[in-house]
Amino acid sequence: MPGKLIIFSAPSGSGKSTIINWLMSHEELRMAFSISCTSRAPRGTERNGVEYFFVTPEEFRRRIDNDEFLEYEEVYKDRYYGTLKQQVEAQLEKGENVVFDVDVKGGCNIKNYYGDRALSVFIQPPSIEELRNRLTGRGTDAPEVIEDRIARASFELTFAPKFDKVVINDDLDKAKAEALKIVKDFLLG
Ligand SMILES: Nc1nc2c(ncn2[C@@H]2O[C@H](COP(=O)(O)OP(=O)(O)O)[C@@H](O)[C@H]2O)c(=O)[nH]1
Ligand SMILES: Nc1ncnc2c1ncn2[C@@H]1O[C@H](COP(=O)(O)OP(=O)(O)O)[C@@H](O)[C@H]1O
Repeated sequence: MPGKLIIFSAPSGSGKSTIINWLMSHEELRMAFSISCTSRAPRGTERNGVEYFFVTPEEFRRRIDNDEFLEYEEVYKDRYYGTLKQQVEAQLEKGENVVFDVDVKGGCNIKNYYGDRALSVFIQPPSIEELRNRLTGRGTDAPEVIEDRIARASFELTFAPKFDKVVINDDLDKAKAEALKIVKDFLLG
């Protein structure tokens, strides 16, 4: 049976990657991560083909012209992110449930495209101030990059009502448990 799609979106620093990585450790749910393509530079321990396919902006634009993306966004200025059609279709055909970490617009586009086969989940931070604390605490981004992300957060928060489910990530353990229940209900019925 072909797999389903689980989409996570949230302002940067909300704890989306932390929650996704934990959910994916539940092997019985047969979840596979949708590896996006991006023109941003790798950070920390990130490796090409694991967190993202890292390409130059020129290569990214060539792929746009080649119609390789299911969706893509210039999330921050000159930093493109996109979902590769071929990648997702191959995973779904294998019967894997594909998990997406995408921005709010990409999340809505994928949900609209796949309809009931997809579940969209918005991870909401307790406040903008807490986002700043988390991004600073994560220690992976320069101060100006953090400011770009904070500047976009208020816009992203307005998208929460468009999602199937909203999980508030204040207490991490509670948020993980809530996300797991939502995903299990969707996948196992
Ligand atoms: N539309 C879209 N957004 C993406 C894609 N991949 C990643 N993003 C989003 O781009 C934003 C920045 O991601 P990233 O640079 O990894 O930063 P992080 O969210 O702080 O870990 C996040 O909102 C991601 O969810 C994609 O394929 N399509
Ligand atoms: N509920 C929480 N309380 C405190 N810190 C958190 C919580 N959830 C995540 N974090 C921390 O916040 C930082 C940002 O989380 P991350 O998962 O990288 O966010 P995102 O993928 O949404 O950008 C990380 O250092 C993470 O350990």
